[in-house]
Amino acid sequence: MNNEHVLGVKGFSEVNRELISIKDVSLVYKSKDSRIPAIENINLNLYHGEFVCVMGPSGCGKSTLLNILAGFIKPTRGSVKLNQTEIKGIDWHRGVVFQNPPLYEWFSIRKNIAFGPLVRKVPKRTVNEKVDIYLEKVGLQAFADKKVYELSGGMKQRAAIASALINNPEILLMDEPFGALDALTREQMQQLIRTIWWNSKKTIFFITHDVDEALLLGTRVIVMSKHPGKVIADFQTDFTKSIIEHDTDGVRYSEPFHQKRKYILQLINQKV
Ligand SMILES: Nc1ncnc2c1ncn2[C@@H]1O[C@H](COP(=O)(O)OP(=O)(O)OP(=O)(O)O)[C@@H](O)[C@H]1O
Repeated sequence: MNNEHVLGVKGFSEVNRELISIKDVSLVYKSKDSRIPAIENINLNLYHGEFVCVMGPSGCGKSTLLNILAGFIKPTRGSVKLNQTEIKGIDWHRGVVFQNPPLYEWFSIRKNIAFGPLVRKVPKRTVNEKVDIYLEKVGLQAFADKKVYELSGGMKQRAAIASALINNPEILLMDEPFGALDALTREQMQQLIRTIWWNSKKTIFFITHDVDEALLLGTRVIVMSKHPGKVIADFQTDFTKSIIEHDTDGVRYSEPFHQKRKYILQLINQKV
């Protein structure tokens, strides 16, 4: 594995504080007549405040790894811990955002965002205050009372991000969240998630098929091999911080960006 550095995010007060530890994790999907090894021997530590982008060829096991972190499925072998405690199932410590947000179409955005905390019996007044805060964070104040079916794809994704963040999760797990959006909306959503990440210092685990997206957002990029997925590269990158600091994404036209882009594509296409 090409492992340039796995040291957490510089410039954060919580540098190198481990959040998630993935140790010797493999998963085999088993049925009566088949056995599909999806991921093999994954070892990773994820640190507080990192924006981790995960790439790899289709079917290499990216979603499988995310589903294990979410607690939707259990690994066949190995252990996954959050703050040193084994992940045993779904809970509010991990917020998940999918490509197709699982929102209640006939509820208003406000009701959708409030749903999780209300189920957890957070007092109604606190929930209402929080919903307003998160509506503002994702730029949906003016649409709070619209029904989900009245929204565009980008707006739905904004609502899904707010629904995940309102539970104050330790980590946001995002599975190709912007994959179905048009190019312009996608760019706006990238800006939004970068700003949210920067302001909240949340840890984000983000699957994407788009090399530019990985480099423009991530502080760390992990590349997986073709099925069964193993980690074949893991490196830090600071283009996203440069974009925040200079308030322009001009860095995407730089030589270092071009080089990293080429390198990742070669890895995914198995030419390195
Ligand atoms: N529930 C399941 N039962 C059986 N096999 C599965 C199941 N889910 C995924 N697989 C298989 O496991 C492998 C990894 O799938 P996974 O969806 O994790 O890959 P991925 O990298 O996220 O793919 P993509 O980039 O196309 O979304 C694939 O071969 C897939 O067919």
